Amino acid sequence: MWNAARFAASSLTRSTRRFSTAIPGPCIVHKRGADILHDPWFNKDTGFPLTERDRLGLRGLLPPRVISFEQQYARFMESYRSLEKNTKGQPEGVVALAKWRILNRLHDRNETLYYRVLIDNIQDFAPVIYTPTVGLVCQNYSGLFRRPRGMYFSAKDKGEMMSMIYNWPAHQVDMIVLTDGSRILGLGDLGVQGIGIPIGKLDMYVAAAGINPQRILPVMLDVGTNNQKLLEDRLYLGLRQRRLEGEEYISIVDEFMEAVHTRWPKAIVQFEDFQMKWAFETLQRYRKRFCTFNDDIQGTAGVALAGLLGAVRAQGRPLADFVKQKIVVVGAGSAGLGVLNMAVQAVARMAGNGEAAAKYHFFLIDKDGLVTKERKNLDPMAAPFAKEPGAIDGLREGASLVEVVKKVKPHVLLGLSGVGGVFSQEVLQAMRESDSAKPAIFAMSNPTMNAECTAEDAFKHAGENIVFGSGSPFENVDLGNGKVGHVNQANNMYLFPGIGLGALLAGARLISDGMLQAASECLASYITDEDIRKGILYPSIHSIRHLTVEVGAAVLRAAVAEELAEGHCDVGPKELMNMSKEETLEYVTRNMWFPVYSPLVHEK
Ligand SMILES: NC(=O)c1ccc[n+]([C@@H]2O[C@H](COP(=O)([O-])OP(=O)(O)OC[C@H]3O[C@@H](n4cnc5c(N)ncnc54)[C@H](O)[C@@H]3O)[C@@H](O)[C@H]2O)c1
Ligand SMILES: O=C(O)C[C@H](O)C(=O)O
Ligand SMILES: [Mg+2]
Repeated sequence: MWNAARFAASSLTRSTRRFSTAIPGPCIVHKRGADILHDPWFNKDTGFPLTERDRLGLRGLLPPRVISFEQQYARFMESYRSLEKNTKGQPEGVVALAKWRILNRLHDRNETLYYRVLIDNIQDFAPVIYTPTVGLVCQNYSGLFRRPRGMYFSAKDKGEMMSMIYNWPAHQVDMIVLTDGSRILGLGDLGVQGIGIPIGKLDMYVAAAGINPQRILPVMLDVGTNNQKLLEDRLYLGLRQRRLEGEEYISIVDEFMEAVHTRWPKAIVQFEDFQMKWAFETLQRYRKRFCTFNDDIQGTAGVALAGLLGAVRAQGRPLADFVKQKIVVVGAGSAGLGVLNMAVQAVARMAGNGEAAAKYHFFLIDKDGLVTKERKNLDPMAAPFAKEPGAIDGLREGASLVEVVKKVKPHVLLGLSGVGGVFSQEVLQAMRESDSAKPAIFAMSNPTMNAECTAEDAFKHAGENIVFGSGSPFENVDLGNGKVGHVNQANNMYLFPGIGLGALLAGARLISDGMLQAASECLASYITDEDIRKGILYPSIHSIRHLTVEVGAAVLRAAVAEELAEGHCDVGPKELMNMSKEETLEYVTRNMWFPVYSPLVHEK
């Protein structure tokens, strides 16, 4: 449960250590002189003290005055704020890309300063380095490309991956985010340009989970693209061929997984933005052999379930009433089905043998309308949620969303369709007749233009008593008379960093359903009743680092309970097992990286 006193203590620690004078531990560097200035892991720009300049052969390579970390920080923020001022009134996309560029330049030059400004200004910067701007960056990647980041494994590298993996300069990698670019947010197949997503996700790992940026690895598996526009674009940087399929495809992913596992057996691999068929297939294939999870299926499910439980509390009902909630899920893809599967597990836990009941209350809609048993070529993953046609309020195969909402009067309408605006005025107005006194509307598709509806339209058409969540950020809505319609960001960023962190510090063999459930429950219980009453279902992004400690500890303890924890560095499984809850939280916090300039020590 959320502990306000601990939060106060941890934010105090954070502010006192903001520019603390305590001397951090040394950092070994194997280079000297200009090579250090050109390495963003070690570079301090004008911040190198004179003694260090002498030791590392930097004297004369920098202007003489030493500028402190605080001054560098202030100078960057000043430039950022003046860019904001100077671009006021320009088109949204232009401003967003200008902001991304200034942050990206700092990322390329000085990672310590970059991650410090990111952590301290996460509310302002997350929408720039992550969703929604990251979508625009991926769409324009070939034009924006200046320097490579991460690794690229292509279909042409078949047979070479085992040696290629050793080209990565870091000795140790803890966290890998991998995509094949086939379903980037709601933007479709962006081929190699999808690399922006692993980069953005790993930035959140550093900012929220304190994963050391020298131990992260964004990876693009380029197996071609079916995006005709990209195939014809002469500046496109990926393989100009159609996507590999079947055996050819899976053998590339197998080879990559083997290579990673050989070099870094304890690295965690997060699958991100794979098209549905491969998302499910790879999850089944690897989840028992490697420490891996699929964020779109499993991370999203945990965040959505926490929101669904919050929606029950917001109605003033006991949590056990979750089993009676009528939920319409729009989108039968990896995310929508992931949510339904986890919701069914939750109902089964709450109501004993509640699985059948849950399926009765859950309605699944895809691009062809309501999914029923009459559906031709019914996807086996969707089959458990297909309705008997006509059995419920006479609803037929392919019934439209508005028809379903009017007849079912759901407590919750949840969109993971990738289609902007499918929650039309008529659909939202139909939610006014919901059987819930406080209906919940989740427009979870990304980026902003793909959201099923805007926050403003949701409150305008569905009424002021709704609770609202969206995958991409929206401003709170002014409802007049001093009332505010609260907007929750229902995004998997609230869970994946803690899932990765907990699994890493446990040294987990694999990531089990129990660990994912612990993560979701931790997020759900983080919010106080007082906040829930105001329609707040998720914490503010300001507290994401604090939340992630809690989620990480919950995941770690679940791994220990299931005997999946093999230990991390010099902390063995027995020690993990003997840690109290408080000690686990302390252990997690202690192992989180925080950006400060460490004294650099040269070693040949
Ligand atoms: N907020 C989050 O944390 C989060 C997490 C994961 C995915 N998402 C978003 O969810 C969306 C879908 O992701 P996915 O991986 O499930 O994609 P997917 O391609 O696997 O599935 C999309 C589904 O939407 C259905 N669909 C398409 N048009 C529709 C329409 N007009 N009406 C109803 N259904 C329609 C398709 O039939 C398909 O079942 C994306 O926009 C993604 O950005 C958000
Ligand atoms: O990337 C995000 O913002 C969430 C999610 O993983 C998505 O694919 O939309
Ligand atoms: Mg994703």
